[in-house]
Amino acid sequence: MAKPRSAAASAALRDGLVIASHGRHCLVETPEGERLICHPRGKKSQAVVGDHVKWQASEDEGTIEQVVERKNLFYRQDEIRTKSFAANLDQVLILIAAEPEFSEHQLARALIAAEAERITPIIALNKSDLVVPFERAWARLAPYRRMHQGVLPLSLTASGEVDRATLMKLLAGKRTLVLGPSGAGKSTLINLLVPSASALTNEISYALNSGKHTTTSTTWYWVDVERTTGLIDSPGFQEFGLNHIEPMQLAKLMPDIAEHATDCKFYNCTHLHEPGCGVIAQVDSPARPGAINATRYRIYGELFAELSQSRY
Ligand SMILES: Nc1nc2c(ncn2[C@@H]2O[C@H](COP(=O)(O)OP(=O)(O)OP(=O)(O)O)[C@@H](O)[C@H]2O)c(=O)[nH]1
Ligand SMILES: [Zn+2]
Repeated sequence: MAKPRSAAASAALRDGLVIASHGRHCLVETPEGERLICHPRGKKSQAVVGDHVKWQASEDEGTIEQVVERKNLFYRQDEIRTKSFAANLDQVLILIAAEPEFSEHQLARALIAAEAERITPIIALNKSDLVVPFERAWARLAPYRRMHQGVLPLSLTASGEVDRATLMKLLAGKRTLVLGPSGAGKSTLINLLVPSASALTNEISYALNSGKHTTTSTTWYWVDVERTTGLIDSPGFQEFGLNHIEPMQLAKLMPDIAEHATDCKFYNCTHLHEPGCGVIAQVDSPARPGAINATRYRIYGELFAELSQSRY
């Protein structure tokens, strides 16, 4: 006999993990590893990949009743909209390559966004087999090699097995979002770590789009059968809007600038023109060597101007 609806409703709140989303609906995985499509109950239960949710069965699909409080939410924001990448992350792996040439601006922006949400960034430079362009890129990354955990050199197609072992050590037991510009080798990396990835992506996009094959924006993969290591593939490294960040917050979010931002005469120093500024004193130039790379300082100034402008 069917249970009365209200009793069934209160009894049936179950745990789930959002592993893909499309529009307003998402694919939720149960602790047992089953997957089903869920729809949000209302605006408040709108979930993103990586969210833990409480859901309830309804026919063959489900309804998300609640999004469990997030540890963090990695997102970008421009004048027009906010776009969430994923929630509850441990790390962001930013994959760039010797070729095509990467944009240092985009890299700096992604690092700032990660820092703002207290997510550990890992920078990897792929295609070390392309010797000359790799050397050039490696040199450009000098200030980044001194920050965070440094820069990890990779050659995903030439030394895949070695790289897989190195990456596995960094990723094991963690939830890592992979970001990178087009052509850097993001698909190569995902396929190396999750051999079934493309089949899975097809399956997921098919399920979420009621039979139509379209690209799903963000997708979660388990690297291991025990489901302890999560890898999240997301597009959108280009156009990394930081409108959610206050200009006065910026220095704190750039470790090489932050290190000297406490040595300023004025407590509200913008580090752009003030006398007695500890940051300006450290900017490297041919005339006067310093600890802060000149390009990094220029990026700081440009971002400060951009974020100040979008506010007024
Ligand atoms: N030489 C060299 N080529 C590589 C390496 N890793 C990937 N590639 C090549 O770089 C190209 C781009 O790799 P993908 O994995 O498709 O890059 P992606 O970042 O997913 O690019 P999109 O699909 O455009 O987003 C492919 O032709 C790969 O074979 C590497 O270590 N060395
Ligand atoms: Zn200052």
